[in-house]
Amino acid sequence: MERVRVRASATSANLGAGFDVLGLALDEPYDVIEVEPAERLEIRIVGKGAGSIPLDPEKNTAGLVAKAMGRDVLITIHSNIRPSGGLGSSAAPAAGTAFAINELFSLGYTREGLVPIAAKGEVAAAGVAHADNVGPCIMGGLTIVCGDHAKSVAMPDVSVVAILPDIEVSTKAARELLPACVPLREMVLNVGKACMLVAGASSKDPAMIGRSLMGSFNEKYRSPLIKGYEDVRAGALSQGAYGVAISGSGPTMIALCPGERSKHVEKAMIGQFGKHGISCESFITRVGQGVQII
Ligand SMILES: Nc1ncnc2c1ncn2[C@@H]1O[C@H](COP(=O)(O)OP(=O)(O)O)[C@@H](O)[C@H]1O
Ligand SMILES: N[C@@H](CCOP(=O)(O)O)C(=O)O
Repeated sequence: MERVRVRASATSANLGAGFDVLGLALDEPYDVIEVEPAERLEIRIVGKGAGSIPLDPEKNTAGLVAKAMGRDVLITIHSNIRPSGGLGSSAAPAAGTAFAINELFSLGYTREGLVPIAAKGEVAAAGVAHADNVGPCIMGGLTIVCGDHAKSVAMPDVSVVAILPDIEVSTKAARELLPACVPLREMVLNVGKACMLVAGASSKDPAMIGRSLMGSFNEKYRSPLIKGYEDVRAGALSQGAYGVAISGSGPTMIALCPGERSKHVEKAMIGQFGKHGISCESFITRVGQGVQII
């Protein structure tokens, strides 16, 4: 095999209470990652991140993955996910590269086995190897990561409305905001919400999923970074959203809703950010199925 091309999609990590544990694969947007054997490890980037994303393999999430797998390859990243947006822009190249190298050299890893390898790439972006973006990016659906284990749960048919306000929030900075310890009662609440979210997915109950997205540890400490957060959330719920959360470390907000309400929810969320003087990009997508060869 001369070259492998894969599509590696955006992801929405944490899903409220599932900090560093839960993540949702999105269908779009996605990066295209091309990997081919080379004399030395080299990275090329075209698209949204070109010029801002480091090409030094030691500072690039895809480069760290190739080094962890011990392979000299040329990696071309066609970048379509807004960097520092809360949509796993750093994770998609890491996940795609792990999957492509596994295919190119017939290494025999399972999708689950690739997750901890891909997570090593996130050290370049967040300073820690968190797997709640690379996990869903590789596995698809709603993914639960714990240690080196990753399991995917199918989601009911919901629309995902993503609103990207014109605010910059880096994962590294957003992680530094979080306290090292939380009170026992707060931990119990978040574990309960995370469990109910997974229960909602497995019982195909989108309302239960939606309720579990809100009132989390992640929301409490990070929503102050997103001007108008409460109003935007209220706007989405008033138009029929099941629930709203900060996507990853933010500033993107996601709303899960019935397909027929997605345009109404999108318009309400954008309108509320507008009332706070903030412009936004937005898109509507569905739950993704994980990295695919194209
Ligand atoms: N291959 C990569 N793709 C995207 N970002 C990368 C990559 N390698 C390193 N980075 C760095 O990671 C940061 C984006 O990661 P992060 O803050 O986690 O954003 P996101 O919320 O989109 O995941 C950027 O500062 C970028 O320079
Ligand atoms: N659990 C991480 C998830 C970061 O997601 P990203 O899409 O913002 O990179 C965190 O919240 O720090």
